[in-house]
Amino acid sequence: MALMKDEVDIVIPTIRTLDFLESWRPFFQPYHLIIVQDGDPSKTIKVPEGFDYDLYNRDDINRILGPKASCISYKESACRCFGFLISKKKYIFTIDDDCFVAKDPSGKEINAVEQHVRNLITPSTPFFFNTLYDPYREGADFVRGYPFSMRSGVPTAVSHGLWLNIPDYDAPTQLVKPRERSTRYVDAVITIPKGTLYPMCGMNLAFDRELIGPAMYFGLLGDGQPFKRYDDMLAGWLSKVVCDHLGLGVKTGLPYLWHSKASDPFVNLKKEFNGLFWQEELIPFFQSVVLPKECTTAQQCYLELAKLVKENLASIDPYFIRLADAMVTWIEAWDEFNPPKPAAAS
Ligand SMILES: O=c1ccn([C@@H]2O[C@H](COP(=O)(O)OP(=O)(O)O[C@H]3O[C@@H](CO)[C@H](O)[C@H]3O)[C@@H](O)[C@H]2O)c(=O)[nH]1
Ligand SMILES: [Mn+2]
Repeated sequence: MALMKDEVDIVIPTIRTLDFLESWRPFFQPYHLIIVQDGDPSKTIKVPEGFDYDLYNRDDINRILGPKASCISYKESACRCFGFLISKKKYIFTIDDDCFVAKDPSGKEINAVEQHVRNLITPSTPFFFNTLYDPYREGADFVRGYPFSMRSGVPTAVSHGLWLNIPDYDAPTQLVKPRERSTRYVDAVITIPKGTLYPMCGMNLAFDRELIGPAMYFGLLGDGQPFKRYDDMLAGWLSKVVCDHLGLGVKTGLPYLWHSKASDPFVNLKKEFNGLFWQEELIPFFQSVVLPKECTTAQQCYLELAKLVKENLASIDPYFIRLADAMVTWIEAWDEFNPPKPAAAS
């Protein structure tokens, strides 16, 4: 049974091959795929038979967005956010092309789409921590002392899944621990408390487009930019600030998938180099941001954040002025392709 099959698009950035889809066929076949082909658009990427998909390469992105295509990264997994923008569905699940179906401790294959949808359609508890983890899961509840006034929770905007086998380590950690593998299956889903940022990894991620889509921009990184492999981190910091301001929840934990390919740590070190230093200034900055109460939509919050980025981060590097402009272009593109729905007749 494919949960919410007409409400979910599965977005896959790829600069390699899509053979991994065979592993997901039982779970993905009922859903629509949006494949964003990065790199050389003249290269043909084969999609295995039997999947319902749209595939967009760089030529398509340029044709569809016109000048606004300047905000979509090139040669970076951030290109995936083009799929977020042109989707028409309520939910997005995005996954990397080197991620496969994992098994839970009982040996059962994990349907990551289903778990993400369950995470997204049940509330979050960012304002008061439930020590028995997600109270809305089968076999759990609010523990004694949990305020009754808070037990309805808040809408969940983001569901952040995890990975067995190759963990998402940064290059320095990968270099000193080349053989370390993620083997611990933790059967938990946890709401990330309000006021706390987190390192959002893009390889196993789902979100509610209608609640937080405009804030899930993966930035202008990659080719031609001094900032690389921090696309998902940037989107995580900014979207969490917006979620906290709008009273939306972010969950992390299940589902797991099996991450198979370790990217080259030396290549990663070069790509991540600036980010390793900049993150130590960016994180405290985003942690300190307080958005004005007049910002009541994800778009308004995001445009305010673009202003703050431009005003406060150029001292780190002039690149942040370009990033701030790209953030504005992203919102313009988002609004062009996702015009506000007319208010229901009263
Ligand atoms: O230039 C590129 C590079 C990669 N892709 C596609 O993006 C994903 C992730 O690539 P990869 O598996 O090589 O990256 P990892 O180091 O394993 O993953 C982490 O880094 C993030 C990339 O910034 C990623 O989201 C993290 O999980 C694959 O599908 C590549 O095909 C690309 O499109 N363009
Ligand atoms: Mn990978």
